[in-house]
Amino acid sequence: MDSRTKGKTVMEVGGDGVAVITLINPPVNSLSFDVLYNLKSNYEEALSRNDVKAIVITGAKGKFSGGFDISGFGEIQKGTRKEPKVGYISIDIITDLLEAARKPSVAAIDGLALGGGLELSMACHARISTPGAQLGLPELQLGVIPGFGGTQRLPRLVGLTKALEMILTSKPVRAEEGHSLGLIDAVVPSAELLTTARRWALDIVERRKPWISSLLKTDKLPPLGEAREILKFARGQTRKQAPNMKHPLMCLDALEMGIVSGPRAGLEKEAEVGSQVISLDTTKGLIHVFFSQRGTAKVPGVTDGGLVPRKIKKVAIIGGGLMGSGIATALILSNYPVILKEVNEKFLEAGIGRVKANLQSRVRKGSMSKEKFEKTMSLLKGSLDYESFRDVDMVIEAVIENISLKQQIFADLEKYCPQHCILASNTSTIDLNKIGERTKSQDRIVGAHFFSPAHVMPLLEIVRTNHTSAQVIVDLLDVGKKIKKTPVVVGNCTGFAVNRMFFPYTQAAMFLVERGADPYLIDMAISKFGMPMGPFRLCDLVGFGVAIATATQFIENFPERTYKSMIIPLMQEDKRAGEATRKGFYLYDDKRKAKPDPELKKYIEKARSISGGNVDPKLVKLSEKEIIEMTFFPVVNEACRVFAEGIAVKAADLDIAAIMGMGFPPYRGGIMFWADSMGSKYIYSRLDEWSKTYGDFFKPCAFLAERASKGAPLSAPVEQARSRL
Ligand SMILES: CCC[C@H](O)CC(=O)SCCNC(=O)CCNC(=O)[C@H](O)C(C)(C)COP(=O)([O-])OP(=O)([O-])OC[C@H]1O[C@@H](n2cnc3c(N)ncnc32)[C@H](O)[C@@H]1OP(=O)([O-])[O-]
Repeated sequence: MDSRTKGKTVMEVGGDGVAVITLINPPVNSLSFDVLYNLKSNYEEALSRNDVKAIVITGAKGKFSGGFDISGFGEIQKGTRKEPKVGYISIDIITDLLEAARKPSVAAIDGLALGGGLELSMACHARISTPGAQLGLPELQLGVIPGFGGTQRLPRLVGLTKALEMILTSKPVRAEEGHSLGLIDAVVPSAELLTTARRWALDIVERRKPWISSLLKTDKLPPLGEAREILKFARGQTRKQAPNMKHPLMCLDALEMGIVSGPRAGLEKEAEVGSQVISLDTTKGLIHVFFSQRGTAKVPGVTDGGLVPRKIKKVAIIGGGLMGSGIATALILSNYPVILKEVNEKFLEAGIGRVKANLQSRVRKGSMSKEKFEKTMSLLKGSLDYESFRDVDMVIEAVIENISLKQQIFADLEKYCPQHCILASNTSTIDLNKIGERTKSQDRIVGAHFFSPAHVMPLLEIVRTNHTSAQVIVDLLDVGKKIKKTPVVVGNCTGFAVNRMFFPYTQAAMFLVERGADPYLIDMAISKFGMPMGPFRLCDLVGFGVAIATATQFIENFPERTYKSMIIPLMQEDKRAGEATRKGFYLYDDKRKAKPDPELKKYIEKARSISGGNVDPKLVKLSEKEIIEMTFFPVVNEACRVFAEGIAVKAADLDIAAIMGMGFPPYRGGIMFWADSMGSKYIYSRLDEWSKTYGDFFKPCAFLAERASKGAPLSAPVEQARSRL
C-alpha cells in the first residue's frame, strides 16, 4: 500500500467466474475514499470482463467493514479534503454502478458490517454472514446519518419499525437476528463463508436464487398512512430524548422522503442531508469524542515503549461494600476469577450478596441467562484472610477512606502477594504515595478509581504516582479494556481529574443561590444544556454526607479558590440529607419524584447571613446562558489547572473524563473542546470580570491567562509540561 493512500481493495477472479473483491484497510477495513474509489475501479473492471459472471465483496482478516473512515469527516470539516459531489458515492457508485449492475453481487460478511459497511452489503443482491457478526447503522452516535443508502434500504429489508429502532439507538444486531429479520440470507461458519457466497452469486446468475435489489423492495413497508404515524411517533420521541441535536430529525426527513416519494428521492434527500450534518457543531463534538475515547489508552512514554500487558489470571478485592462489590461484579462479568476479602463472615456475606444482586438484576431484565448467572457467580470466592492471595496477579483495595487502615493493608499485601502482583487502590482522594509509605513496593502501587456503581459506570481513572512502573499501567489499561471501561491515566493529586472538575461545578451553583439565583432554575438550565441533572438534584442523589466529605477535601487542599457555603451543612443539621431522607434541595414522594420545596429559602437565607454575602440583583435574573457560563467556566478553569500541572497528559483525556465521569454532554465534545468552541479569550475575560466582583473562586489560572493572551486554544499540547506522568 502506498504510504499516502489509506486502504485499498484487491480483486481476484476465480475459474468459476466469480470476482472476489476484498476490502483492505486495517484495523477494521473502514471505507476511506481510497477504498471506495478502488472498489469502483474493481467493479468497472469486473463488469467489463467476459470471464466474470458475478461478484462477491468481502473484508480482509475476519472483518467485513467498520463503515466509512470516520477520519474522513474530520478532513472535510477542516477543509483538508474536498467532499465529493453530493450523492456521488451513494447514488453514482453504490446504487447505479453496484446495485443496478447487470452482474449480481453477494456480500460475504465476517465479524462486523457497521455503518457504510452494512450499507454497502445492503446494495448487494444477497448477504451471507458468519455467526455472531455485528450488523448495524451506528451513524447517529457519531453525529452523522447513514449516508450510503442505509436510510432507504434498511426499512425495505427489515421493516420500518425495526429499521428506526436500529438507526435511532445505533445498536447493532447479531447475524442470527439479522437472518430472522431478513437482513441476512444465510448464516454459515467462517470456513464456509466464501464458498457459500460464491455459490450463491452463481445461483443468482442461474436464477436458482432470487436477484433482489433492496431499494426496489416494498413488501416490508407499511401502508403510507401507518408509516406516517410511525415516523411521527419517532420524531416525538427523538425531540424528547435528543432536544439539542438536529441530525436525528434530519435523518428521519430522509427516511420519510423515501417512503412518501420513492427510494430515488429518498437517496437524494439522504445525500443532501448527509452533507449538511457534517458541519454541525454537535457532529464535530461527537467525532472528536470517538477518537478521544480511543486515544485515552495511548499514553506517551508508557504505551509507546513496546511493553506487552501481562496476563492477569486472578484478582483479589479487599472490601465488599458498594465499590468493592461493584468492582468484583465488573471483573467476574469479564471472566476474571475474583477473591473478595472482608473482615468477618457477616460483611463477607453482605458483599457477596451485593454482587449476586447486581447479577440478578440482569437476569430479571433478561440480559443474562440463569446458567450464565451461575457460571459467573462461580468465579467469585470469599475470604477472611490473606492466605488465598499467594497466587493473585492484582489486588484492588476498596475499603473506607482511612489512611492508616490503607497503609496497614498495603504492608500486609506486600507480605502475602507474589512479587509481581499489582497493588491497586480505589481511593478517590487519598495520596497514593502515603498509602504505600510502609512498603517497598512503590513501583507496583497504582490507583484504580472506579465510579459508582462500578459495574455500570464506564470510566476508570488509572492513577499513576512518580514511582508506578510503566508495565503496571500497561497491565491495568489492558484489564480496563477487558472489563469494558474507558481508562483515563492521570497523575496523583487530591481528586484526580474528575473530582477536581466536579468541585467547582457544585461550588459555583452554591455561590449563585446564596447570591439570589433560583436553584430550580439553575437545575433546569443545566439539564437543558445536556447534563443528566442539575447540581442540586445531583447533590440530593449522592447524599449530603458524600457532598460534605468531598468538599472538605477541596477546602483543605485548595483553600484559596474554594467557595465555602453553609447551605448543605445547615440542611444536614436538620436531618435533610438528600434523596435518601426524602428531603434535600427537593422533596421526594414515594416514587422518588422530586418537587421544589418552599422551605429551602430558609436555609439559603441563613447560609447567606453566615457567609456575609448579599443578594445580587444581577445574579437573581441570570439568563440560561449566564447560568451555564457561571457554573461551567470555573470547571474549565480547574480543567486548565489539571492540564497545566500534567495530571492529564492530553486535553482530550479531560474531555472524556468530563463526559464519562460528570455526565457532560458528549455532543458538546467534552469540557476542553466546548471551551475552545468559545475561545480562551472569552472565557478568561468572563472569569476575570467575576473574580473582580465576586472573589478568587472565579480567578482565572495562569495557564488560562497565558492561552488567552496568545489567543491560543486551551486544548493545544502543553509544552514542556511539568508532567506528573
Ligand atoms: C458518508 C458516509 C456515510 C456512512 O453511512 C457513514 C459511516 O459509515 S460512519 C461509520 C460508522 N461506523 C461506526 O460507527 C463504527 C465505529 N467503530 C466501532 O464501533 C468500533 O471501532 C468497532 C466495533 C468497529 C471495533 O471495536 P474495537 O475492536 O473495540 O476497536 P476500537 O474501537 O478500539 O477501534 C480500533 C481502531 O479502529 C479505528 N476505527 C474503528 N472504526 C473506524 C472507522 N469507521 N473509521 C476509522 N477508524 C475506525 C479506531 O479509531 C481504532 O483506531 P486506533 O488507532 O487503534 O485507536
